[in-house]
Amino acid sequence: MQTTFEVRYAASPNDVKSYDTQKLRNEFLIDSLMKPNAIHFVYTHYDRYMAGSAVPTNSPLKLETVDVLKSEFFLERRELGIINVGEQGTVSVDGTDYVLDHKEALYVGQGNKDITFSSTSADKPAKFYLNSAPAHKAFPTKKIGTDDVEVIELGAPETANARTLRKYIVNTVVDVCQLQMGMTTLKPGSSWNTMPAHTHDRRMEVYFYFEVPEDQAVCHFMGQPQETRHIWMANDQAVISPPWSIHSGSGTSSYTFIWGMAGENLDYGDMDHCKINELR
Ligand SMILES: O=C[C@H](O)[C@@H](O)CC(=O)C(=O)O
Ligand SMILES: [Zn+2]
Repeated sequence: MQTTFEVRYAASPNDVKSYDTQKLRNEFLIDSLMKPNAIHFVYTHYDRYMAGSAVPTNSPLKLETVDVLKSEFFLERRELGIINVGEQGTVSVDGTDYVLDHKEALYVGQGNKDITFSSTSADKPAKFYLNSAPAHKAFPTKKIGTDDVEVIELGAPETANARTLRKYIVNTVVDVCQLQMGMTTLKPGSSWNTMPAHTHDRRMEVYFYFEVPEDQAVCHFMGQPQETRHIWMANDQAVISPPWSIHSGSGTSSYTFIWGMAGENLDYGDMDHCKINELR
């Protein structure tokens, strides 16, 4: 079973103004994740960030290098963040096994060669969401359990944006080169994530929406703050946010998403907030 990938080039905000629905989706929506018995990545030209998934069923899946990296092994010049959104599974890193339960994470440092993914039960597979960024230094591999994360409560029911944000892979929890990952869960009755919206021209970002009920959807907003567009999204889909774009969504029900980003700095709080009444 080969590790597969697709490439997304970067787009200019002036160009994106003229995109219709299908073109917006082709450039920014990722609807190819969480296929059983496969490892698949989208290689973006935004900070060369990769978003992918590994869903092992009957047999383990091996992370192979892909042609676009021109490297001997996947993590030769990269670091990897993994969050399990499925049932229990194991990630083996150069002979050491890390068991990841639902919503547990693993940071894998640059230089590790032999990475395999397996599920404890083929009928109830693990679903590993993967983000990877170029790395210049080898930091130790570290598991981040649900008790290790930094938790912050944001928003309020009155503004329909009450949510719990969990920081998994940030430099106060684990040593990293440039990767940052975490998870935000909407409280029942609240629908807006990341509102007030923000941009951070220093960093790109990818959102992966899950726990979206089958007959519901999330309307994700992107674009420059005064020139926004929307993309309707389903469960287990991701969306690329260019550095010049807001990234904020409203669901027709509550939902959860994983955010992941890389770029210029490791300051989670580096965001330029937008005034809600000035969005266009
Ligand atoms: O740069 C930070 C990211 O956009 C997210 O962490 C924001 C988020 O999850 C939220 O406000 O709900
Ligand atoms: Zn952001």
